[in-house]
Amino acid sequence: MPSHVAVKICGLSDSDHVRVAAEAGARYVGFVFFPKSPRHLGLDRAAELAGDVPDGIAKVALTVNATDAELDAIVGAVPLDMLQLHGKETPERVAEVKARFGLPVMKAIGVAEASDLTQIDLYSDAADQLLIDAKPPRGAELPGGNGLAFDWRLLAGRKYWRKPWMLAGGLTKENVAEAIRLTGARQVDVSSGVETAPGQKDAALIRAFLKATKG
Ligand SMILES: O=C(O)c1ccccc1NCC(=O)[C@H](O)[C@H](O)COP(=O)(O)O
Repeated sequence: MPSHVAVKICGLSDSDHVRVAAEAGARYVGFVFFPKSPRHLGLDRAAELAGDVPDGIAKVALTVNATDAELDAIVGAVPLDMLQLHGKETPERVAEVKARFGLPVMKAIGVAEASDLTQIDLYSDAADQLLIDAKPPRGAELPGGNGLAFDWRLLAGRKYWRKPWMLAGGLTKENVAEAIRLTGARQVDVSSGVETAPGQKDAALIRAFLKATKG
């Protein structure tokens, strides 16, 4: 396994966990702005946490079908390096957000079967990065962060897309090495897999996950 897999720890809400993620080698930290989520942050809290992130680690804001006004508020209050769009944003909306806010945009693509991969090409012009995640179950409250994996074999031999991509969905310290091996991912994203309960990150799990990606 390559030693340079970049890791994003998503859904952080505690300064100690930001510090642990940074010390253990995370390259991205994610802050969730979605009120239905147990990981949702208010703007003031997110700004405080962003201030704890060392230079060189990208601060990513995760939003779901956010309006311009909502994004204005987030970008105005929180120093950020990237926007992650995790809803039903079209390629046109991705391009619009990128142009309006001047930040790189990562678009989440939900995958359950091979035909879902066609979305990757549709978004490859507009987005700077793609997050290839498990499609949420029908009726799920959250469009991501459900701790569910998809069949990684769908990505085997398909690691070269036109934009950098990140593997997500149900990754844990136990399975991430195998996921990287099967998919060839150079970047991975985790939330539930470093929690003891929804929204409750755990320092030991964060460290163990990062260690597991290093082989
Ligand atoms: O985490 C949330 O609560 C959330 C809410 C709404 C949209 C997306 C959300 N999370 C996405 C992620 O944390 C990750 O980008 C990814 O889906 C991995 O999640 P997990 O399967 O929990 O590791």
